[in-house]
Amino acid sequence: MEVRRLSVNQLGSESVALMTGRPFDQARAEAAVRELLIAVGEDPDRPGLLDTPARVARAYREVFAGLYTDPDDVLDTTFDEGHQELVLVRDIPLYSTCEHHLVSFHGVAHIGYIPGPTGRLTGLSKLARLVDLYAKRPQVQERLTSQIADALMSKLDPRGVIVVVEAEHLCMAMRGIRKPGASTTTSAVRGQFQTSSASRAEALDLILRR
Ligand SMILES: Nc1nc2c(ncn2[C@@H]2O[C@H](COP(=O)(O)OP(=O)(O)OP(=O)(O)O)[C@@H](O)[C@H]2O)c(=O)[nH]1
Ligand SMILES: [Zn+2]
Repeated sequence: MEVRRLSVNQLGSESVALMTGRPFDQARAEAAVRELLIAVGEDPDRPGLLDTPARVARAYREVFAGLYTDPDDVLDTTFDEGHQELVLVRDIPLYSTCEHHLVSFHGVAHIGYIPGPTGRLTGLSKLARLVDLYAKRPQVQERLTSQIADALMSKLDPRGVIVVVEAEHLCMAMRGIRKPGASTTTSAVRGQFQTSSASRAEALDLILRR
């Protein structure tokens, strides 16, 4: 079995955001949170809130860590196993952030792919890492779903990819329309899952089986 490992990506202090080339700015984030507390009518100097700007800034860094991670680095481990049939990982938990309200949406992702002619596989954990990478960005659920599918298509060159995301949006539950429990399902199908209704039905049956 051939294992290719090109590089290991860790979010380090030198990391810069892929889209802007800027590192995380802790001081700026702290100042912004302090301003927000003032704007909503709070006193940021009361004891309970004194450490909050620093804490929230650190939490934002963690929640948006995917802005600093290259998907190519996540999918750098591949195996030429010759496996030609469906590989499916179900119920990968995800926490993401709705880019409209900056509150959480959370749920599960299911990822299936049919390897290409060489049977190139990636590690199962890499599928979950890929979900994390794209989830830890300001997102909309549809884009999150497509980005996972497109990254797998371009890196593994498989016959097909199917990604299904089921999530609850807190922006719909705790505010606005206030419909807790409403669940949103999005899918992205590529390659054989797009062209063959039998392949798609088989995968969806396995994905949605409870
Ligand atoms: N398609 C899609 N819509 C989303 C997602 N996350 C949040 N939204 C929606 O984004 C929309 C933003 O609508 P706006 O009218 O600009 O914002 P708003 O006044 O806060 O809207 P309400 O949430 O309806 O109160 C809302 O309908 C949200 O439900 C997502 O992942 N995908
Ligand atoms: Zn929202």
